[in-house]
Amino acid sequence: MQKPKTLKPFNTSKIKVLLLEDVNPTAINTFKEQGYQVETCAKTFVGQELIDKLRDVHILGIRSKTKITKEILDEANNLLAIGCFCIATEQVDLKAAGKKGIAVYNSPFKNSHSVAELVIGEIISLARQLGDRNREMHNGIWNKVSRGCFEIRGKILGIVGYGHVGSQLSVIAEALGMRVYFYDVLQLMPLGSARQVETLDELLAMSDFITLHVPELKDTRGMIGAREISLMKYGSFLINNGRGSTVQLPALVDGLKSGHLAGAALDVYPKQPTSNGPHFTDYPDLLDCPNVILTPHVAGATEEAQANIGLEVSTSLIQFINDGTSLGAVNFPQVGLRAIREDDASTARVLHVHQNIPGVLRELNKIFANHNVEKQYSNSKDDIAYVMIDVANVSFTQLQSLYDTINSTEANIKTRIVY
Ligand SMILES: NC(=O)c1ccc[n+]([C@@H]2O[C@H](COP(=O)([O-])OP(=O)(O)OC[C@H]3O[C@@H](n4cnc5c(N)ncnc54)[C@H](O)[C@@H]3O)[C@@H](O)[C@H]2O)c1
Ligand SMILES: O=C(O)[C@H](O)COP(=O)(O)O
Repeated sequence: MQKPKTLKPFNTSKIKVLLLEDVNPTAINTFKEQGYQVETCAKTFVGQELIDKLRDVHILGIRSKTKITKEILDEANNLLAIGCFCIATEQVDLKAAGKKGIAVYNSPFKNSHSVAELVIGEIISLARQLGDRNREMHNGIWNKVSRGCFEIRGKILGIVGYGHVGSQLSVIAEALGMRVYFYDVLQLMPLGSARQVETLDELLAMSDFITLHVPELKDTRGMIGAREISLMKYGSFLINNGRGSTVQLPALVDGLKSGHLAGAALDVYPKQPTSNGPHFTDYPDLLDCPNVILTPHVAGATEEAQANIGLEVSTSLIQFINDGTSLGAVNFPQVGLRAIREDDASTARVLHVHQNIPGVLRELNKIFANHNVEKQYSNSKDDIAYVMIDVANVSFTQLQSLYDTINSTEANIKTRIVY
């Protein structure tokens, strides 16, 4: 069987990758194996500093902290793709990226199991007041109590958002003897003996533990406030490992201080520091609430999750850069063509992102009229369209002419050639 040809970029020098926020070494190694030049940094950047960092960069790798706005993208003229080495993509202006021909990738579920395991740890820790006992012991205080401490067996776990994390958690919680109910805006198949309820209010009123696994959306911002907390069972617990904006923290503090809630575990906050260090100073009221476990956005931060995410996202980015394949990109028309074979030495692939307006393919077909187009695939998403064209028996000079002509078309957003 013929092997696929390793394609090289026609109009791009060495591919430069910038990885922020401590992206896992699996990604660094995968990029280096391709001969890409990789720069890494554990922290993130904002504003002008980020713009300066991005000047020559072709691939940017971030996690959930780095905000990529339209203003940043407008200055990043060499950027071809962004990898979110996490689930979240809301930190990137996806529409603005698409309009500049920049494909954005993420890892939709490689850290879901890590989050689910942490929630189980938190449920048991809250039920047994482990955070408080641990803090007391570190302060030399022996406080042996059983009042207010419970087994989780037979208790009701209410999951808000039954997606990748929520459904995974459902299975593990049932195996530990919990009874699982969930609320989701979609009608979803319950796993095991879990049951879906019709309203959030119903779930809040029946559950011993409420755990939040919804993304940041207009409808989920501030979703849990004073009203919702008052609907929760007296002595129940609230857990949030989703997004910080979902819970109104002053209302949570009131619920905890009044004793209505028996405890809470939070991994995410409305405002989060951009680097490690003594920066968690925005929520002093939370610190002296009883039975509260606070973690610094680490629910998905395990060796396994980060290694798998590193591999998955870097592989998608490399496919996009080397072959043009956009399958899996979250903001881009999905396009993929079978590989050019090793013996098709003089075949090149034209990758053309353009405005989604009438007449573009007609114009392109005119440009390619005297060439042997082997295969062609076009797709569109909202305002942008992406066409991949394999052209056979094409010389270097002809490639230059094709590149210049396509680049000067009115609808052109970004054109690359690999050969
Ligand atoms: N703390 C962490 O480290 C960490 C790690 C992973 C994921 N997360 C966050 O957890 C959240 C969930 O992740 P996931 O992978 O399960 O996402 P997902 O997209 O697979 O599932 C989310 C679910 O929420 C549902 N939903 C959306 N709006 C809703 C609403 N208003 N009410 C009820 N349900 C609603 C969706 O229908 C979907 O089923 C995401 O925001 C993600 O970013 C945090
Ligand atoms: O979106 C995610 O996957 C989680 O919030 C984890 O984000 P992080 O990789 O920035 O910790």
